Amino acid sequence: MAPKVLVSDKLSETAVQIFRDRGIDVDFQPDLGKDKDRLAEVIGDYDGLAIRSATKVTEKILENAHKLKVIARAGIGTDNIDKVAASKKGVIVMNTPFGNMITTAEHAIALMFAVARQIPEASASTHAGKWEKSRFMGTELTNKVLGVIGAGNIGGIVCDRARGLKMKVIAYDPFLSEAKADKMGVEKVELDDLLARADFITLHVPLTDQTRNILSRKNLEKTKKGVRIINCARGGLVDEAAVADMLKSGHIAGVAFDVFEVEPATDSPLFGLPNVVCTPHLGAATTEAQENVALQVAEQMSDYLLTGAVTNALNMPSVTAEEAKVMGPWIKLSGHLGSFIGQMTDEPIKAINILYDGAVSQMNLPALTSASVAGIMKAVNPEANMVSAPVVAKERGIKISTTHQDKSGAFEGYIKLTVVTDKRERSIGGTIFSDGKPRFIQIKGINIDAEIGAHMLYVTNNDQPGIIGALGQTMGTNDVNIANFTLGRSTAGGEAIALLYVDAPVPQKAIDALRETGLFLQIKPLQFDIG
Ligand SMILES: NC(=O)c1ccc[n+]([C@@H]2O[C@H](COP(=O)([O-])OP(=O)(O)OC[C@H]3O[C@@H](n4cnc5c(N)ncnc54)[C@H](O)[C@@H]3O)[C@@H](O)[C@H]2O)c1
Ligand SMILES: O=C(O)[C@H](O)COP(=O)(O)O
Repeated sequence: MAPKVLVSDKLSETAVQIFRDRGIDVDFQPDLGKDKDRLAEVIGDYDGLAIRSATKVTEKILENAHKLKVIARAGIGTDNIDKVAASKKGVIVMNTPFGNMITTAEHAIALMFAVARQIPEASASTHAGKWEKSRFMGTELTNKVLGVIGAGNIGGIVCDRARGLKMKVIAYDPFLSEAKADKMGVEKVELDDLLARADFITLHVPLTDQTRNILSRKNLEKTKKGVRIINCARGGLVDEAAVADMLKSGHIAGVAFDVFEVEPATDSPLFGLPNVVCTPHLGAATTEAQENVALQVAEQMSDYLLTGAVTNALNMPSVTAEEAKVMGPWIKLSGHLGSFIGQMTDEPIKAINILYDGAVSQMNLPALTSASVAGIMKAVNPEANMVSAPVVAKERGIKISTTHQDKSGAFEGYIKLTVVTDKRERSIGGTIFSDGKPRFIQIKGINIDAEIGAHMLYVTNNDQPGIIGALGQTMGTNDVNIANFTLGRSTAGGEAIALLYVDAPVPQKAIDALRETGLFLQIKPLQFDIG
């Protein structure tokens, strides 16, 4: 059946056409996102949800999203999506980080000009038939200091355009390197320095716990008298009430805001004050940007739902369609290795280490690691997947580390997964044979060659004669049909293991009968999702 996608915000119909062309069943309901109760009622029917900023994807909505695999934001900011809840539920969250960046940077520059020359008020006054030439005295941008808070994609373009306007650009961004700042021709500064020196301040950070209220009353008081502030990023970054007070006192000369603490903003302490330029979250509102984000969102979602390719996900490593094809068997193997360990381990896991050797070490390792962790976590939560498992593992304080080397010798590549608990360390290795099928090749350091089946039985015993016969006979008398039987023993002597690939789940009576022989140290029936 074709995957089903809901578009619950005003997206260009280009997206709808792309979904249809790609064979996706699409419901275009651009006003549904505003009705959270209705959205919660219908979300259970969909594999994908395409949104802009009007749809709020809350934990409550996600509770009903039983089939949902992907939420894609046609735009940049994802603060309207509960990403932790989505990740825990295994839902990928994507955005389109480049589609509207130029348009938004241009809007910030437009707002900077507007507030420097009071263009909206001058225009309204002229429309009203007044000719107030002396009322609207402006300020020049050339040689003024522009303080950019957040020099990422949009902030970077703003820096570039402002340098073209002959402004002196200083930037505060803890993640901006000196080398990058030099390349951009901007001076990297601390926030207090920016506040003290800037004639204009423009914000280009996401809204997070760290950036919320970054322009607090206290920080606004550190700004230069006559400062002008532009916010094209997110409401909540600036204390609007403090700005209103400081506009009235004359400390702030003007502000230009595209975004507000509460949206839609129908009321604000800033409304009606002189030299306050407001636009209704229009940063991304150009034909070009809306075409870009609609096209990207539809392609990204279709790719994921149809091929497993992951692009621009915020909660999962990217996987291209080509990688998804080449890595498919290795992703399956990673899941099986994890599943083996998960089923064998009933005490809390402290650490997971994954060794990638040979050809596989050149692949997209974060994706493979997520698949192994998902395999482990499925033992406790069958809903765990590559998105949710790393989040849950982190929450449980499990340390995940990976190493890679290129000396696999007999195999083209192999993966060894080791898990550490308080009691023991457990490891399993696997590879992909030339037939494209995953195999277990090492358990506890003992070499084996086990085909992986949906139903298996793992036993260990002291290495002594008569065990294989007893195992085969017990299975036979309990109607267990063995498809494949693999043995291995420690070269140092002592322990031996057997992995049986059987036609159906091993019945309890067979396990009880094996126990009664007293020959086996460990007896563990296993299930694998061989899909
Ligand atoms: N008004 C609009 O319509 C509109 C359109 C697009 C984007 N946006 C907003 O603009 C924001 C920025 O978009 P972008 O594409 O440039 O994002 P980006 O991720 O490319 O850049 C954000 C920058 O902020 C920096 N940063 C993060 N935390 C910081 C902190 N505590 N202090 C200082 N810098 C910090 C990051 O290092 C990064 O360089 C988005 O998150 C979105 O909220 C608004
Ligand atoms: O983060 C973004 O991309 C912008 O805020 C645009 O939001 P919009 O798609 O709702 O216009």
